Amino acid sequence: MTLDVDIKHRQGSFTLHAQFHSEGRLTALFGRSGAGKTTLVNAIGGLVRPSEGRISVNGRVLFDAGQGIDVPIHRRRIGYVFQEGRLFPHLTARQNLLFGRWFTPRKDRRADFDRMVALLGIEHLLSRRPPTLSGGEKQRVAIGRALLADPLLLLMDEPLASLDEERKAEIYPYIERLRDDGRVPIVLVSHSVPEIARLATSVVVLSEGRVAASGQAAEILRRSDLFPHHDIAEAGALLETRVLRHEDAFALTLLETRAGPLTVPRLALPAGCPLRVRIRARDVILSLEQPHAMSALNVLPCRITALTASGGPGVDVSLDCGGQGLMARVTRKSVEDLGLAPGVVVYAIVKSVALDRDVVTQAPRGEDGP
Ligand SMILES: Nc1ncnc2c1ncn2[C@@H]1O[C@H](COP(=O)(O)OP(=O)(O)OP(=O)(O)O)[C@@H](O)[C@H]1O
Repeated sequence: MTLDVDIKHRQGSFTLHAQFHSEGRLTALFGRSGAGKTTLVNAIGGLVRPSEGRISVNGRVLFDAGQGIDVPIHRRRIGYVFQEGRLFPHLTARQNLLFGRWFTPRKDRRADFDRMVALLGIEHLLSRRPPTLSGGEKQRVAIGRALLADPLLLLMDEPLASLDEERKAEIYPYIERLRDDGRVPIVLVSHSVPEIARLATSVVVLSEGRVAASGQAAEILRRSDLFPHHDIAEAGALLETRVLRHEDAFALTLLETRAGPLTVPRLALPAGCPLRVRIRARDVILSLEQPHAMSALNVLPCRITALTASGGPGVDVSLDCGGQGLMARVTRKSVEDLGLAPGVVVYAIVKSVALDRDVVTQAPRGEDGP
């Protein structure tokens, strides 16, 4: 899918001037509160009318101020999932799901009810009413309702924000399935770096109404300069990997990466399974010599490509490990003491336990390992 946005919109003292092109199956809109994410999503959905510009999805123009095109909301064929599900409380889950269909012309109805229900794992909920469902179950029904209207694009505005970590973890696999199913491209608003690292194929970073950066998830996530201060610790590299083999005696799994083998806690996945691993810059230690007699299992030889001062005591060290980018966050003092500079060969040390289920996730289809 392609999503092209180039719009200006003023509301009160705030101006949104967003310009980007995305080809991702799941494009995440990231930015701090008030950056303009909801305004942008509303403009794509037709709830907000920009003062200037153009929006098109797969070449289909939804809005073009210059040409006087402004496709009405119900003809845009865009699904919307809000933070709170907004289901009809007096209807059953099945009736809520079918409600989505009524607005789609008969000739455009392609989504298969049973298939969607199975994909979202909500078969057993169909006769229940929303007040009896958990937050996560409601959101799955809300996603199903949006998809059964056969949208050409699904907008999700922080759909998991009101859920606790456990409920979120329950829904991620369903969003991953939708993403990899590839039938409907998704635009997801998210505040959470781990969520983006898990789900996104592309990321657009908004800052004060402007696009600070946009591109492939891996490329954006290693740029700590793009993240608000409290999120910097989450910045790091996304590695495309594959399960190599298991070491059952130690409850460990070996992954194959371009940077070399990585050991992680045992995964219940078969050999060959493609994965994404996020290695946070704060979980990487650098050594000038190859360490031995040490408990950390992951030691990756690499070359420093750049040093970026991050303000305060920290410095981000960009590394090239056999063609795989990696990041380490060290102190300015370590940079001086160790003589770290571009071109210097170092060993990156990553503790296996830092690579837990939060950072080892299913790779989007198409990202097929190293
Ligand atoms: N109807 C409105 N009139 C005037 N200003 C508005 C209106 N709606 C939103 N704003 C302002 O526009 C800016 C962007 O708001 P928006 O809701 O798009 O941000 P956001 O990135 O989605 O924030 P959050 O993450 O908190 O939801 C904010 O400064 C907000 O106060």
